[in-house]
Amino acid sequence: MNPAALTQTARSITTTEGHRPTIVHKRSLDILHDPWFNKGTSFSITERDRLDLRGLLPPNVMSSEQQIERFMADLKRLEVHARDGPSDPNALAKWRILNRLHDRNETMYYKVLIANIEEYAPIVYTPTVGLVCQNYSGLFRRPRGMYFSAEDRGEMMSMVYNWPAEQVDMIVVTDGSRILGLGDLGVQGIGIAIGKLDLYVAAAGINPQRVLPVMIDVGTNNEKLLKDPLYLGLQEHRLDGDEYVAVIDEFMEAVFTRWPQVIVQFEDFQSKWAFKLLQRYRNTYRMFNDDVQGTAGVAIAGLLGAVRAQGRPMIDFPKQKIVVAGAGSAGIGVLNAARKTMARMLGNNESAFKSALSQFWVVDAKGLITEERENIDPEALPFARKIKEANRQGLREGASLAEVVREVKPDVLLGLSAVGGLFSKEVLEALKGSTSTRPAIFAMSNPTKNAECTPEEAFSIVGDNVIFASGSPFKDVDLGNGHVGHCNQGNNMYLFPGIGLGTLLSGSRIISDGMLQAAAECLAAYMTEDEVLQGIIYPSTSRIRDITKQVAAAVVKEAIEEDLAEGYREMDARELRKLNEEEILEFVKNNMWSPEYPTLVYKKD
Ligand SMILES: NC(=O)c1ccc[n+]([C@@H]2O[C@H](COP(=O)([O-])OP(=O)(O)OC[C@H]3O[C@@H](n4cnc5c(N)ncnc54)[C@H](O)[C@@H]3O)[C@@H](O)[C@H]2O)c1
Ligand SMILES: O=C(O)C[C@H](O)C(=O)O
Ligand SMILES: [Mg+2]
Repeated sequence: MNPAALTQTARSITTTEGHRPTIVHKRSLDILHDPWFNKGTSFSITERDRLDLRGLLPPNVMSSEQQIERFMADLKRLEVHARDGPSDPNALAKWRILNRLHDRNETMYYKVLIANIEEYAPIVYTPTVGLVCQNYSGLFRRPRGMYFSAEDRGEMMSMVYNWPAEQVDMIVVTDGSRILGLGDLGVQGIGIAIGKLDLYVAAAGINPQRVLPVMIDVGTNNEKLLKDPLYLGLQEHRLDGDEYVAVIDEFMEAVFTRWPQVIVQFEDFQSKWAFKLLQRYRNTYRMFNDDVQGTAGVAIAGLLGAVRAQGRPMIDFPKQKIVVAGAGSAGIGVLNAARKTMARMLGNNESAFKSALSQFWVVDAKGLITEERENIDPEALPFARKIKEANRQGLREGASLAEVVREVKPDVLLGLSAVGGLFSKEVLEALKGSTSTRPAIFAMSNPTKNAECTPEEAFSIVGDNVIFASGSPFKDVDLGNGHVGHCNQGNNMYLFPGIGLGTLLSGSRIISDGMLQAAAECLAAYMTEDEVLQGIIYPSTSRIRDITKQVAAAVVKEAIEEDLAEGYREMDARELRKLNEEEILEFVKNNMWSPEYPTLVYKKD
């Protein structure tokens, strides 16, 4: 590298949006009502003069620490007053308080969230966000994000300019058709897009001025909502077929026309459309489907962790027998990724890819999927068991989950079924026959009440030695004698923020399989040998900002290696290629937004 290039690199990788004043074009109440710039009681006296704020605020100027203290006292009061510990109404009340803060002061909101992510991720994200979506009509105060509806056909290209931000880095879009395991929540699904973007800001340091939650309201098939006088969305049945695709096409064209650099994350689309839309757009647009691809990566990292937890090398993964309950967007995403990972370990050829199939048994609402299944979903077809093979194992088309577990004696039982309690006593008893020294249970469905089993059930029925992971957080279990049953949170939150940030900073035009694989491998490698042997296969959420940084760096590195990286701002493709691993990490770190108040200066438009 020549010296000039070195200086350029150094300058680029240390660029932050930090300490220069921010020019604002408004004053007075307008600024207090603007969450991007509002500092509430933290406006200094000179700023109050400059911005015509005198008299509009109590006279005492507070430091941001004092503000947070006051806010936290309010938030904690709820807990002190609650008789029975955290309960649903309590969680909703916390969400309300946090949401009000989000509305009036974004900087402070994200400061609170980042500093207390372990405590408040379960409020702004799963499980409470599910409750929020279910109750959205009642909770709605101020709008957040954009709504495109079936009524807006032909208008989206101009509507997109109604959004005030010149630059948008990250969009999370849903059509509300399968929100967590709660089904079709129609327009109320906007809550999930908002929750995911909260993590983009808190974990990945995406600038909150450049995120956009989007709801595409094409109607709902939820009969209760169709009749509810308070429902905020279109009270028509969902569009389907070509009409539906035309709406999504128009939306994609509109947002990529206005913001060609944006990344679009598809979230909680029913399986029927999740795969089709992913195939339709993934080679043209910078997009991915979190439920299919993000979940797959997180599951792979956990599955590899479970192999290591048995004291075996990762390369033994292709020997694992895996029973998957649920063959929707998430289940199939995991199966495809696990199959590919096994095939790679077995020699990465056609026969390895074929033989890997023998490690999976897939059970859906109709039981074990075999080649005898009528009208089989094409996505599930490769995983249908040969009937002769199934019979030889004492199984048949439609065999129950308990039967399958009893006969197969799997190493891993993984649930993405959205059916709470599916891993019943009978199923867990059957898993006691597992040939593994340390069976793993992934109860990945969300929110909490949809988890296939609780950790208490897993540890008490199958044994103290099991590996347990769930999609929504549970508390560790006291196993007595000073032993702890560790509850891992196996949630795509560990990957999607890093996939988005890495894609943004690499400037890649698409999100390749290799970039997703690199993200998963990075997460898998994050856990130490000691941790996995203790049954800790995913990190705690308190480390999410660090993990996300590492995942993003792995994604950038892979994009460079695949020659997809086109650069970001002053870090062009050539400069990017010159960075070593450490410098990539530094580049990522320096481009992560942190919630600090900038000094504001008024300038007329
Ligand atoms: N932990 C995570 O990161 C994560 C990520 C994505 C999705 N999820 C959760 O996974 C769940 C499923 O999501 P999806 O998009 O795949 O949904 P989906 O509706 O597309 O699929 C559900 C699948 O479960 C099957 N199923 C239903 N009842 C069953 C039963 N009794 N036994 C076995 N299988 C049964 C269905 O036939 C279907 O194949 C949701 O609860 C979602 O919240 C979790
Ligand atoms: O939203 C989550 O918590 C994970 C996942 O995307 C889901 O749909 O359940
Ligand atoms: Mg989801």
